[in-house]
Amino acid sequence: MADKKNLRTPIVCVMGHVDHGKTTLLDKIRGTAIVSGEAGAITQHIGATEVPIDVIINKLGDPRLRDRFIVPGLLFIDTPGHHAFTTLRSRGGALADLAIVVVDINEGFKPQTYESLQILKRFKTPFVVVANKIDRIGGWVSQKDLPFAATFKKQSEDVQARLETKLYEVIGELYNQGFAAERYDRVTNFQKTLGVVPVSAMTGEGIPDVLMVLLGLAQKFLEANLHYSAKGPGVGTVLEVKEEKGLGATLDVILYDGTLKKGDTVVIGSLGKPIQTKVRALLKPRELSEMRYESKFKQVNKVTAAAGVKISAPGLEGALAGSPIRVATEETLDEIAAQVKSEIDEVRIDTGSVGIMIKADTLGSLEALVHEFQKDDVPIRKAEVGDISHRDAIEASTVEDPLYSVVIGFNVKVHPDARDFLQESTVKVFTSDVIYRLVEDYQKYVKEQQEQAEKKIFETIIRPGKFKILPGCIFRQSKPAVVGVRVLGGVVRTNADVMLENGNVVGKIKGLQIEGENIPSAGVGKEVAMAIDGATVGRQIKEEDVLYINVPERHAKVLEHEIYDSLSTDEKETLDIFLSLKRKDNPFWAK
Ligand SMILES: Nc1nc2c(ncn2[C@@H]2O[C@H](COP(=O)(O)OP(=O)(O)OP(=O)(O)O)[C@@H](O)[C@H]2O)c(=O)[nH]1
Repeated sequence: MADKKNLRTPIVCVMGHVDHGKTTLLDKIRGTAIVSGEAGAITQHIGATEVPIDVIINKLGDPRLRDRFIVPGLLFIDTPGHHAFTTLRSRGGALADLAIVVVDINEGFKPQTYESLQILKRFKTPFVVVANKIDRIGGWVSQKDLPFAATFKKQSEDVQARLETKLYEVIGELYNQGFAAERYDRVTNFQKTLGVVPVSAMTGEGIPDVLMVLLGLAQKFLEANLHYSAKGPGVGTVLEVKEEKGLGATLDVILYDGTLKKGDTVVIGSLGKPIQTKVRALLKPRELSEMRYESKFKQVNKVTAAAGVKISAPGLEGALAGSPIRVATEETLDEIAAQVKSEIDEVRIDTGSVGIMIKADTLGSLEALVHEFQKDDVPIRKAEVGDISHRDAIEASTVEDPLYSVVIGFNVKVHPDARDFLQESTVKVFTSDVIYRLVEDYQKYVKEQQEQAEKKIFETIIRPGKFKILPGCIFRQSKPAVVGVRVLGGVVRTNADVMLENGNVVGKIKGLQIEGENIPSAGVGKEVAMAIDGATVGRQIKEEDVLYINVPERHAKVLEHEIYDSLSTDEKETLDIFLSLKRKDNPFWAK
């Protein structure tokens, strides 16, 4: 038998899209353990449930498997979702050793399915995909709690084929996401190929298979990570900061290394200086049989990794979900406090320079967001845990560039005074509880902003125009010459230079009037009075002359190459003639 000494229970997180069956799956796994296990076999932790190896082996129904697996069991985090996964972080990585991604086989991939996969890929966490709700496949005859192969065999050929088709849609989607995947019993190398287990979390079909694949993954990938020192000082992650009646602020903690004892001095990450305090009580849930007690918790003197435990201690109010908690001694206290602080600082960003602001509810989600935005080369001015405050709003409003005058909020509230301020300001706020939706929304916003900026450029572009000096309409000879014109094509506008057909630039349009009113521009067909600075009637210009707006070369390039399609027909014609006039002498003009 393999060496089991000091191997801790792997921590498993269940992820997937809303309503695809995460909670049902967890309940089933826990229920399975309770039903099949002897009394007390399953251990309830705070925030997690431990399913011991013997219970799993029983379920698999083959005692010979006992020797194949060396982990002591599996510790399932009770809160499903990638949120718990990202909260449960250890320095620079994920705390969960393994994950289950649940996908409804009938609905296929949804936003949070993609998000779960992205997160797992990033953390390189081994996982299994559960293709759930197979009992909903048309014609399926449920076989309660049977392993997949056994229930599959009992289905008609049609139903089997239907399952395969749906399964291959899931496998195809996984492939699109960069994962080679296969039905788990067809996988020969789990290091290269992802296993997909068809399951009904409702009827329990395929559940034993999920447990077996998890054990297999733990064995293959994690042995090195799972060694711990039972005697060493406890190290864990804060899963949640919770007010409890009579106890004040408490911490739900997942301990992943060492031992934590009542009376231990612990250091916990917070927004300011790390909290240093003494554990007043370690609490575990009461067994069902002990429910007559008033409190739902019972005290224990120590816990050893991996475990979920509630800590009661003074001064926990400012603790951060997702931050580390470490046991310290008098000698190590300063060093450990510095370690914890640097771990928090690694995730937080406060550059003070130009960039967006990110606020998230936990350190883990903040880290994930920062990663996603940095991947897109988006500069970040500030990233920290907490709600969007009035101060944040003011700070963001001082950023001039609209691309960065932005606050991204993940699972956080906007304070009422911040909301009032933001409504009046031009700061753009994005909030969501899906990380990649925030990234997408921001990308969309950037694109819109860029398009608007381009549009502004187009608005300032001098457009082509052609006009004729009307006979009998010379109102003034010079300084400036004032003549009546008809616009033959495009637009004429003030401040544009005008050119004769021979290419000579003769002056600048100083003003345009129609019935005595000043106007900035006039379009095709209009007859207007035009003041031309620099030209004298009878010298450079005369009645019946046809002139063109002298479009600068840079603008002509944009017109011809970038916005030609958006020009009107007469503008196109005018531009074409204008370009041919210019290119008579210089064939490469504006090319
Ligand atoms: N028929 C069938 N229904 C299922 C199965 N698994 C879950 N459901 C149902 O699907 C619905 C959603 O299941 P949940 O377990 O609450 O899903 P979830 O992913 O935990 O959802 P959130 O907690 O909201 O994210 C419930 O009505 C379940 O009863 C299954 O295998 N078969």
